[in-house]
Amino acid sequence: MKAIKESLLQLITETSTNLPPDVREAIRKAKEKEDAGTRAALALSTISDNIGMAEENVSPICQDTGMPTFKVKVPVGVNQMEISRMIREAVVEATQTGKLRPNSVDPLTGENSGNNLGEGVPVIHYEQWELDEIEVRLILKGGGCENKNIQYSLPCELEGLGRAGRDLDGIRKCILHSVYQAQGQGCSAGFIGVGIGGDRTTGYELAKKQLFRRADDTNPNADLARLEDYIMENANKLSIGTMGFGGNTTLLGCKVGSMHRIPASFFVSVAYNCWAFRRQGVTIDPETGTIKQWLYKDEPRTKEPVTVTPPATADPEKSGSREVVLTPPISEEQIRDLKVGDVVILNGVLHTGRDALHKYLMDHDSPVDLQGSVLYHCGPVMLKDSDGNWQVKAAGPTTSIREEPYQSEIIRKFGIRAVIGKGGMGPTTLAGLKEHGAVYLNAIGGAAQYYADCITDVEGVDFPEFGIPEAMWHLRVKNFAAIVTMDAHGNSLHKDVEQNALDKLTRFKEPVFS
Ligand SMILES: O=C(O)C[C@H](O)C(=O)O
Ligand code: SF4
Repeated sequence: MKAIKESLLQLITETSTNLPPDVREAIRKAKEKEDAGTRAALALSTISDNIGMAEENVSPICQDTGMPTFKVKVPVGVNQMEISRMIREAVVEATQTGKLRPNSVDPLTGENSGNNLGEGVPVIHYEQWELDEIEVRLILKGGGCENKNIQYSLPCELEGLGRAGRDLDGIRKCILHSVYQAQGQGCSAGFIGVGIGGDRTTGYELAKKQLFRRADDTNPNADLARLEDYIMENANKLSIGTMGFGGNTTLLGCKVGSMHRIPASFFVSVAYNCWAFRRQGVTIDPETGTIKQWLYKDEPRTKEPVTVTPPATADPEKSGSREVVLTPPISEEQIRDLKVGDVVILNGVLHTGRDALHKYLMDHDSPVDLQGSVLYHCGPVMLKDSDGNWQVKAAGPTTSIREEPYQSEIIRKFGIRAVIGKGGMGPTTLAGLKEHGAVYLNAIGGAAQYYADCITDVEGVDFPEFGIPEAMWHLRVKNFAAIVTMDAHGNSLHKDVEQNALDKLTRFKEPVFS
């Protein structure tokens, strides 16, 4: 078993940096369905470029490498404690080499362990089987999409859909609702795993287990196969689209499983996974520890050439966009000139800030002057090189809505002119943008290589004690493109897309599976 750690390290690296072929195929098909020049098409091009860059750079597809979750099957007699030790060592090494972001945080002290180890982290599940090989599957599911998981207890009342009863039609309504409530915040277009039955814990486990099915398989249960097909066809009619920009593809895959329940409980649990659907698996020889086979790889394929799409290719006719180049400090006049749909190209310094920083800034000063500045909701993957200089390994946006309780006040207090993030923000921020003269810019969630490539210098860092993702990084960028989705005139693309999706959701109120 000497080689097992090396095999596990390969598994982690491959999972974080190279999307499996079934996922790539689903994204390719989605791209085909969007009209060239629309915002959704532009987002999908950026996503495709990013997938190619991650593979080429052997760097994380998305900066959030999630909660590492291993599912291990072992022959009788194999030492599971030894495998767990090897997994933990491989996780630490993958963190040191920047394949994983340090993501393990003590919920009480807020301290980041720095090496992805912690109480209950990584997650490792074991099962025994009678084959003479070890199977290890790994999923790296990020926080933004994890936050969009949802569990329904039937019967219930659903916004737009009315009563969902304890039957297949009630289940249908819950699944449609789960896609609606996720909007673009889990980096749509997404994949969902659905667990019907069980209890609250096993229901979610079953939902997550569905994510290990290949995106192109067929459910062996005819009723569930029919349900999966129905959801794939109809959830896409909600027009939420890639990143919640509107568009033809909202869902890339739907896999449903069922298990027995107890008479009083009827749960439908939905695990939402972003387009950066990172799961991989291997079988390992228990004698040597070497990899025998990869589970989600097809025949060797030629790498797709990486041709980075210039942000300016959005067709102004179709997307209604202008392209505006801005260099901070930005004036109020420049901001008030921007409209939803404009593409902003930023040059100069951005400051990152997310949950810990927003909370801190509410009642402290900022270590740097933020007048006219751009705040980037981002928790990057950073590594120090041999000269002690910070290198950016991945740097896409994080879900902005978490900062809704703070954002407007922080914009006012510090004179921030633009906030970059993803998924949009709520009514308090929208009012704050109007009142204080600021905009919200949506970057493409998960496109961490694409944005890392725009960063020319790390100018410094404040609050390293918050941990790498939560620290305030000062990053110099060149040609950093993001779309205005909330402007200083009270307009919000997110509000419009959500309202439109709700109107469409109501069309699915009538029973289909009776
Ligand atoms: O933590 C992050 O970097 C991003 C997170 O996965 C998110 O989607 O908000
Ligand atoms: S930022 Fe988006 S792509 Fe990355 S883990 Fe979060 S939800 Fe997934």
